[in-house]
Amino acid sequence: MTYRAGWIHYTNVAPILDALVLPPGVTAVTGVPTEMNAALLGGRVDIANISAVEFIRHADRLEALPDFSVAVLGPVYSVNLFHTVPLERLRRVALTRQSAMSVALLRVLLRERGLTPTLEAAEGEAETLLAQGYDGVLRIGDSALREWYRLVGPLTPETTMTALPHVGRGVTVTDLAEEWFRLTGHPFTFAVWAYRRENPPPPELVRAMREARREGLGHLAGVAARHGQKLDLPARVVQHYLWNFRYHLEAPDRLGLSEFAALAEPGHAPLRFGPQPGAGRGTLAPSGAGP
Ligand SMILES: C=C(O[C@@H]1C=C(C(=O)O)C=C[C@H]1O)C(=O)O
Repeated sequence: MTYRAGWIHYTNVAPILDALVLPPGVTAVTGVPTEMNAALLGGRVDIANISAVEFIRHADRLEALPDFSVAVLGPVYSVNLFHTVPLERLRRVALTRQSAMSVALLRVLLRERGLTPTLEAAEGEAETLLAQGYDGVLRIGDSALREWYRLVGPLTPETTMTALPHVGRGVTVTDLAEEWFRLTGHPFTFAVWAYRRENPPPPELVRAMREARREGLGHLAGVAARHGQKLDLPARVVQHYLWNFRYHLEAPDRLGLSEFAALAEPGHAPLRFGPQPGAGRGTLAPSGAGP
């Protein structure tokens, strides 16, 4: 029987997916986070890298691979609230329909500050929506990275991504993962690789994913150069963007995930993860996810 994968193929997953060779019997489709969340929950795919909040909301029936994540400690650069007034004065915020995770994170961050702007779904470029009367716009993924860089770039040969300002052309860019770090001191886990508990992925697929991730992270400059061309961004911007991610769902990433789960979905079912690679074969480093 065919095992169906659904991949959110934003640039941030390129170090895992670009080199992936699907084993026989596995097929894959791609889409934006909200599409893949729905595809997994609706039974149209069997495994997907989904918004972590959907994994939390459906923890009673989903399980996640123990060593795969899209997480970050500090700024992420691609989950951005673009705004023209200070956060305290936000009245009307446009949300993206592509993402469940960033919307849930924004709700938590606003609540922690006691802020209650109106939140509405609206698509389009941040600067266009800001010109149309929104005072905040939440965007994610490749387009959010490009819009941020367009506002605050370019890099000079002497500067690094971390030295770029957060304000350009009258627009402030608040990086939600950085805000999360300020609030908790923990990483933020955006995505996990989840499947319905009774239908785990074939071991050959998980092995191929680990192999592909080793390959991608081992040749990050090449991945960054390719995607820089696609995104029309300098390769070193994309390289910094990519090496900043945490792809192994390590203990700090799980801590951030549990903390978020407690804040965003109190009363959720316990989060479940599949067995660690190599579990049961020896006694060394039981919590290590391997390279
Ligand atoms: C950080 C990002 O990660 C993605 C964000 C997701 C979401 O917001 O639901 C889902 C998958 C992640 O790969 C991003 O694309 O900007």
